[in-house]
Amino acid sequence: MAVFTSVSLDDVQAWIAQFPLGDAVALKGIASGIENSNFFLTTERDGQRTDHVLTIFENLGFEQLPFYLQLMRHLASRGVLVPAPVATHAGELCVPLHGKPAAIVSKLEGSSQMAPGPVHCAAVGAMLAKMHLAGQDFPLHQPNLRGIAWWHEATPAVLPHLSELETRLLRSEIHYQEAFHGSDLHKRLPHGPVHADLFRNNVMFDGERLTGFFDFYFAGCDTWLFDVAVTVNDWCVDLDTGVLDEARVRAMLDAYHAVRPFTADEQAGWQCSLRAAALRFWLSRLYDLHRPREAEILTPHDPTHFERILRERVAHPAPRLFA
Ligand SMILES: Nc1ncnc2c1ncn2[C@@H]1O[C@H](COP(=O)(O)OP(=O)(O)O)[C@@H](O)[C@H]1O
Ligand SMILES: N[C@@H](CCOP(=O)(O)O)C(=O)O
Repeated sequence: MAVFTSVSLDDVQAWIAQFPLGDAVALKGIASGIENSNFFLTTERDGQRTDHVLTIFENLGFEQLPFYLQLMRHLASRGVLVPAPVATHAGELCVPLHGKPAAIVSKLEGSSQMAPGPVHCAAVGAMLAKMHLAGQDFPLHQPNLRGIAWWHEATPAVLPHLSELETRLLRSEIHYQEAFHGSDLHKRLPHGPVHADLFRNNVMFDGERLTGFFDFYFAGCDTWLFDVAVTVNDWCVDLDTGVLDEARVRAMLDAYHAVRPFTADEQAGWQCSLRAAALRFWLSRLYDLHRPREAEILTPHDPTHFERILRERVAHPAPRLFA
């Protein structure tokens, strides 16, 4: 990644005065992530140092940010482990920095578990179900901005770069997903605010203790099942083959089901949702690869990983959601 916008400690000194955080004493760019510019920010007030994360939003506008930041605040207030946004003295969660929207959120303890076992998957599944339930009374609405409407926009942009085999897969999957998204079954699936990008690198663990979900900047309203599918497709796969690991899948789905039982409709839409979740990231990775943006450091994610996962989900029946 990526620090797309350079910021110095000097820049932050004056800016931080609008937050009830005291002085900025350290600032360090974070060299991972692909959407925003992120920094670890340490502040000091009354001799006490506190760590935060400062995010400058590169692609999201002021009008979109209340959804994400208020959602994090809503979830945090209901005991879901997510970073809490810090409000300014004026009560704003998002204010300009170098002309772009910026926010400060609490820093989660721990680090990402990039080689998860069933115990980690169970913790993620249970917290995901808790998050879906806690989001039910969230009053703001925003569609999933990387949902089917975006797939229709992105497809013509990437098609000229694809081989014949890839083109055939992309066209046929879009066609299949149009039918699924237009079906009565899809309308009956429980929905609400979803994270929509709950990959291994967006969850913190301290050993086996989950300390939080973060990076809510792809969140939107979609089916809860889509969120589960995104999560399973990342946490429960063999990274070389895209094949699902039965022990991790079972641990995640059983833990989720124990908190928020899946419905029969969700069972019926499960394989379609796993395919949708694979398509979503294949397409966005193709889009990012072929239409790169400027950044100080930028390593695009490999699209072929999700092409492989999509082919796997098309070829093999999905594991049962529940017994
Ligand atoms: N609230 C947080 N607490 C701790 N670390 C964080 C937090 N938010 C972001 N980070 C760190 O910053 C990195 C990049 O953040 P991320 O949100 O994934 O970036 P992007 O939005 O650009 O994809 C993460 O991998 C993590 O190490
Ligand atoms: N998880 C997505 C890309 C989004 O990047 P993130 O660092 O914000 O999670 C992918 O792997 O394609």
